[in-house]
Amino acid sequence: MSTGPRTGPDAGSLRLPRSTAVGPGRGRQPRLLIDAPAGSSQIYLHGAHLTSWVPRGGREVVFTSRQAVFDGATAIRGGVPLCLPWFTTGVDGLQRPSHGWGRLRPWVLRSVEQERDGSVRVLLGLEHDGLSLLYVVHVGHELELTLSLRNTGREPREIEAALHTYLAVGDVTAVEVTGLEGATYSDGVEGTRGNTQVGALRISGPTDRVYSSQGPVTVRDPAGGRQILVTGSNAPSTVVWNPWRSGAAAMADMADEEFASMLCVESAAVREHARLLGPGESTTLGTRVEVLALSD
Ligand SMILES: O=P(O)(O)OC[C@H]1O[C@@H](O)[C@H](O)[C@@H](O)[C@@H]1O
Repeated sequence: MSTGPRTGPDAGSLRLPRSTAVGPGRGRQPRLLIDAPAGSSQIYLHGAHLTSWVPRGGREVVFTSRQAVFDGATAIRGGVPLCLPWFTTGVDGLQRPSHGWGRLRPWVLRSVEQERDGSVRVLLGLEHDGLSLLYVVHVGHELELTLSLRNTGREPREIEAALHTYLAVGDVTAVEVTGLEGATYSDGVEGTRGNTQVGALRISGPTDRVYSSQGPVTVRDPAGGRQILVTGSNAPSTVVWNPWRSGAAAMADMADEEFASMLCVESAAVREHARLLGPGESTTLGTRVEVLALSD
């Protein structure tokens, strides 16, 4: 064990396992590096933003754009942005910035522990705008993310949240997404609501759907030679998003052709599944990501 550097405005010094280190990452932004027996990962304190996860013996599971901006102010394009306390422009359509402030603020690293099975458990925290947030990142052969939100204000709050996971895929046009069959969804591209998913979902153009389902969702990726399983926990919504070439071309922080190597599958509680939190009340939202062989 070694004593780590200061990791946030009020975190003081932390004891870090030898398999982890805090230091400057891209853009010299503070970053926790994990290289543990069960898996490796990178987490930026800006937004508590995980940008990489590689289960031991495997390949990168998380997409982060090579044009992502690491300036401590801009939301990082890729990884797992934490969208809260609203999603896109919120239930009323009036909220700014897009996806809330969770991904834009400096989080505090509270603890880092290596577990007996070689995985690492990271706890990050943030107090802001009448909310107390805790985020547990469990990095191992599987990736488990759990967000807890508590209303510390005096008024009830309506909260939306999403774990906006960008999955790395070999070829999104060949991907088959299953587990959402029969679920109702709103389609942000078509501008429709009350649709029902029939059969597997294939990505053949811009895709922006909010499903009433928490999965498990399987992304079968023949070009990547694997399947990725995403299972929500207390997550009544699943968002599936791909901007396609046209959408990526409109983003300064994503290369045009990168749309083909990513797919967002987001465990969420949004829109009609937003949560009303009374003063002092808490809620949680989680996701688990696993990699399976194509034949499983
Ligand atoms: O560009 P941003 O703010 O990171 O959002 C990306 C996308 O995130 C998705 O989750 C939303 O469903 C899309 O509507 C949105 O365009």
